[in-house]
Amino acid sequence: MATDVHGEVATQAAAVRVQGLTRAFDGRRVIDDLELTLRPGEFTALLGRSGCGKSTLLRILAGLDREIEGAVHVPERRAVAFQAPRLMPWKRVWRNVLLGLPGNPDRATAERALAEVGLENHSGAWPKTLSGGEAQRASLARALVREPDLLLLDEPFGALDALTRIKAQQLVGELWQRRGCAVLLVTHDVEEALLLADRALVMRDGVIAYETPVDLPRPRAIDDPDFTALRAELLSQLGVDAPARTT
Ligand SMILES: Nc1ncnc2c1ncn2[C@@H]1O[C@H](COP(=O)(O)OP(=O)(O)OP(=O)(O)O)[C@@H](O)[C@H]1O
Repeated sequence: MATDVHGEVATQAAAVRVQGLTRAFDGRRVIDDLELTLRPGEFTALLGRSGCGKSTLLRILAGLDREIEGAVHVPERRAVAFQAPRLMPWKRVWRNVLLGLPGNPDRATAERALAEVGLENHSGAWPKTLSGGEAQRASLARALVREPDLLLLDEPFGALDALTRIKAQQLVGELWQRRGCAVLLVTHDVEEALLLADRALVMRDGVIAYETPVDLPRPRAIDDPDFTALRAELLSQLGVDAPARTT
C-alpha cells in the first residue's frame, strides 16, 4: 500500500513516483516540474551543488513539507535520518529509538534495531554519552525500527571523521542488502555515491538533470577504471574537473 503526501492511497509498482513536482520559496522555484521514479529495493544517490534543492526534495518525500504542486507517491512506511542525529537528550537511547512510533512498542523492539547497528550495549545510555558515530547509528536504528520500505538519508555521514564515515557507509550498505528497502541517499561525496548506489542522480536547476546506473560489481573498488570513469563523469556533471588520483 502506498499513499501520496496528502494521505491518499495510490497503486504503484515503483517505490517512489514524483510527477511535476514544484516547490517555491518566496516565489523562487527551488524544485521546478521535477520527475523522479525509484524502484523498490533500489539504492539511489542524489548529488548536486549546495543549495540546489536536495534536502528540500528529501523533506517532501519524507512528508515533512507539503506546500507543493505536483504528485508525490511514496510508501506509507518510510523513515528519514539526517546529518545531525537529532536525539532527545532527556530520553535514553532506546526511548529515542521508539520516539513517535505508533502503538506501544517495548524496549525489546528498540533493542533489536540497536543490535542491527551494533549498539546493543548502549540501549540504556543517555545520548550525551555516545560518540558522534554512535549517535548517528542510534539515529539509523530509529529509522530501521519503523521497518521502512523507503529509507531517506540526508548526508548521514557528513559530520563524521573519515574512519567512522567509512564504517558507517559499510553499515548502511549491509543494512540495505539485508532489509531490501529502497534507499535515497543525499550526499556531496561522489565516491560515497559510487560505493553504495545502484543509480546516481544529479540535481540541477530544480530537476534531475543527469542520471547514471552504477553497474559496478560489489564490493566496489575506487581504483577500478570503471569506477574512476564514472567518478569523472559525475564530477563533470557537478561542474568540477576531476583531479588526477595519486593513489
Ligand atoms: N524554509 C525555507 N525557506 C526559504 N528558503 C528555503 C527554505 N528551505 C530551503 N530554502 C532554499 O532552497 C534552496 C535549496 O535548499 P536545500 O536545503 O534543499 O539545498 P541542498 O541542495 O540540500 O543544499 P546543501 O547541499 O547545501 O545541503 C536554498 O536556496 C535554500 O536557501
